[in-house]
Amino acid sequence: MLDARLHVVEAPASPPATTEDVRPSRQEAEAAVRTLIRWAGDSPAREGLRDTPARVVRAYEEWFGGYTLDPADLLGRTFARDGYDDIVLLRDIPVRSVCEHHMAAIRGVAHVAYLPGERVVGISKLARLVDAYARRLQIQERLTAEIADTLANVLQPRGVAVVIQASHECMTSRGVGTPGVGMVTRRLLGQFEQEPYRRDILAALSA
Ligand SMILES: Nc1nc2c(ncn2[C@@H]2O[C@H](COP(=O)(O)OP(=O)(O)OP(=O)(O)O)[C@@H](O)[C@H]2O)c(=O)[nH]1
Ligand SMILES: [Zn+2]
Repeated sequence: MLDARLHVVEAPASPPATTEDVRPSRQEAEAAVRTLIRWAGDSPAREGLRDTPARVVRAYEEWFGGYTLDPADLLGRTFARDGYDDIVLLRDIPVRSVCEHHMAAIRGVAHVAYLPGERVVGISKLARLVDAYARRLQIQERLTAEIADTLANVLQPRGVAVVIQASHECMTSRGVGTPGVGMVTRRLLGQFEQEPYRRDILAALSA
């Protein structure tokens, strides 16, 4: 089991604090898109753009669908590990997120590993966990930490490792303008912080 000090409990999504934060209606969201189209210099009345606000709002429902999910719930169904007691690693899970500073795309991959305690989880749930946190406004550091902490808290494994490699469109297509630059973040918990598993997991992750 992980050391109790590692059990950082993170609230998945903050509830609205003031009326300012109450979710706007679909009509209000579409009006905001029309405003942005005008700000960009085009006309929302133009034929090709007439349905765009509704499309954008539907797309936002997909891109930000993580706010309607409880990531811990995704790990609810577990299985006996049946004598297996070594690393479980799911590599190259697609990361499609949105940076909270510019609302620009973050694209990359996550590698998620754990060292089973009593139970194992269906491997698709690791990809679902990544997606549930990715489909929110994020910075890569918090995305990495939230995935690792939730896996540690809910599954109670002996160790957790999460590595994310991603590129940020706010750096590649604007601002400093540096295509090809990747950001790497990682969180190692429990026995992955110590030898011999630290060496093993770092080797597995870089393979
Ligand atoms: N640490 C971290 N920074 C990020 C992430 N995504 C974007 N950023 C950075 O967030 C910073 C925001 O900086 P600001 O100076 O407030 O914004 P800006 O004027 O648009 O900055 P530039 O991008 O440098 O043009 C930028 O340096 C981005 O590169 C992330 O996931 N983690
Ligand atoms: Zn950004």
